[in-house]
Amino acid sequence: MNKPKIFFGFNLFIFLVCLFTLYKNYEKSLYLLNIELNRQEQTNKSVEELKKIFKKHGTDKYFHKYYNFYGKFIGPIRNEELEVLEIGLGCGMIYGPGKSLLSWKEFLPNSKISILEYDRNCALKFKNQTKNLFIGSQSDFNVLKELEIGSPFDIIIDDGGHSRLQQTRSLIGLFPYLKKGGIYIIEDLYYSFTQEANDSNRSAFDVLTKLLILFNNPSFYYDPVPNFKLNKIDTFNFDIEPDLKYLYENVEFIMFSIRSNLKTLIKSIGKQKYLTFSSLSNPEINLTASYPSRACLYVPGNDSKKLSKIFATNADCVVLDCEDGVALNKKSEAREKIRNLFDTDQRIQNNIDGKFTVRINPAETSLAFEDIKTIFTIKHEIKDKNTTSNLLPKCIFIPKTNNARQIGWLFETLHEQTKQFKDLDNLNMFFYMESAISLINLNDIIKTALSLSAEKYHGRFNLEGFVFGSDDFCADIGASRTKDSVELTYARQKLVTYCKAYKLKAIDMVYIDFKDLEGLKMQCEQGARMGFTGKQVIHPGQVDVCQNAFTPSQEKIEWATGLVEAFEYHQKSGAGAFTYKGQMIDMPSLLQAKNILKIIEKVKKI
Ligand SMILES: CC(=O)SCCNC(=O)CCNC(=O)[C@H](O)C(C)(C)COP(=O)(O)OP(=O)(O)OC[C@H]1O[C@@H](n2cnc3c(N)ncnc32)[C@H](O)[C@@H]1OP(=O)(O)O
Ligand SMILES: CC(=O)C(=O)O
Repeated sequence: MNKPKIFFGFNLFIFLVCLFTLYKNYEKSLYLLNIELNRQEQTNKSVEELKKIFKKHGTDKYFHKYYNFYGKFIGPIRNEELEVLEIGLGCGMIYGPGKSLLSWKEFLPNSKISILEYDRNCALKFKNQTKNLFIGSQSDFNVLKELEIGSPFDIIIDDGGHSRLQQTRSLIGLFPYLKKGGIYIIEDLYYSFTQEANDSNRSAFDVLTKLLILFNNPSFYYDPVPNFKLNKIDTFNFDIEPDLKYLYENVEFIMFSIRSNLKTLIKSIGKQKYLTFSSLSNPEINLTASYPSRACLYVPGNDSKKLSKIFATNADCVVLDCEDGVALNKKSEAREKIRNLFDTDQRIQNNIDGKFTVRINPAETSLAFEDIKTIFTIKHEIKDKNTTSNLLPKCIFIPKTNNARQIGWLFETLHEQTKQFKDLDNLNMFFYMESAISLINLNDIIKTALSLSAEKYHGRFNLEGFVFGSDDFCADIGASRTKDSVELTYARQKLVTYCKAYKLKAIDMVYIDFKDLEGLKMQCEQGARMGFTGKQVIHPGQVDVCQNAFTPSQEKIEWATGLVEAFEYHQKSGAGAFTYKGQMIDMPSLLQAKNILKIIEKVKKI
């Protein structure tokens, strides 16, 4: 035999085997890729469909954006014959009962839905629409035992009273009735952190966290919130309590869906429960809104010429004004013109998030009522087009907020005017601090807004920040304005401190001498150093100066980037404090550096 020929033949054989294996692997990868793409397509389809269904029936699951979660996890099995149990018909809800039941019947056409509801009279109205109707308290173990008749369930959804006791007892009492491989969902876990939910010293959130820790396996943890991580789990060490043992042995996967609206959640926690939370989480959860507010340019709503300029400005935020920039006899003209812009201008419709906002008149006045009624209205006839528009501003500025009562009025009025308008699921708000009493009541105003929004209006209204109405404030306290604004130092510092404590934006005062750009620059830089997020401006010529001052400089960005890297390096080597560019650095410096990088990231996106 000729040796080179054998050698060549052998090599050819190996080559062909490799080629074949490669081809097979390629085929397999393509096959897997196809499955993945199909799955993703299915999930996206389910999410979209469920979104429409939730919206159509008007359940608050729509406002909480739970379609993302349900669509992903239940979407793939939606046509199967499932046994579903939901706790709570929504009997006390503003939107009326039965909305989620109707949604499930539509989204899960082959499933059987059972309900556990506390309110007998309300529950009985839905008897014919459920497979099993259980009446009683979700925190009563005797009642929970009765549910064995309907079990095992493929899916159990706790959308009941949301208190700590209710969520924990239902979880412990009903989990045994869940089919192997079934899904147990607790909605609105954030409610555990509110004052009213404090009817037990342990929350479902604590139970789930404890389980996660016991599993000691990060793969049990799915978290949709960026930067939100459990701290080192293996430092915890405790025994399993008897009632958690069943859960521990049977839970396969835990997903925290605490994020109905994370901003609302964290803000509603305020200081009360934050410790519990921060012991579990990374301290820098990103809470600031996803767009910057460096320059907020006022444009009088009745002034057509100025209104025609709003698309040319690069200001982060345009405030279409109905208040002080508009004369009393022009108020209705301003409202109509603003409404008309939202009805007709494609550019406003394409750029709706955060940029084009409206300042109404002060809460509890008939002017404000008319502003809301006209501008935040459900349907508007579009003249000459025989059609209607449903577009609403996504952000509202409310001046002269002096006390918590006004906030109640504002939310109620907005809610009443827009309640059938399902698109309004997250209206951002800026309040104004412009009087001595407003400064004194700041904490109360913020807490009222956060808790009303979270608990009564299900995150529909989102307090985004405060604006300092310096001219009105000066008039109120009898101060005279000076160039360096020394008379306003206390008010500015207090406002910034309160805003930052609640992770809100703080917008600094106006510089009315609009031709003096040097003076403006100085005041902007002063505000930025104090911690303000941005500033009000009245003239397009002020925008660039202002936005530059509130954009971190290249030098600052380099400092922050280097600091974050150095911090990570020193953390790994076990050093808490270290020296960076001649300064002592520890956690607060790191957070400042990260703030700078976050602003830059947001500015780059616009
Ligand atoms: C304390 C508070 O409450 S502040 C909020 C309430 N105040 C306001 O809303 C005032 C807003 N600002 C304004 O109305 C104006 O800037 C004024 C009255 C101060 C000055 O206006 P003008 O005298 O027209 O200024 P000027 O001639 O420099 O304007 C230059 C151009 O910019 C336009 N312009 C001026 N201000 C604005 C504005 N805020 N928005 C859009 N365009 C504007 C003008 O229409 C003008 O356009 P043109 O060149 O096509 O003629
Ligand atoms: C902005 C405002 O209203 C003020 O400075 O008083």
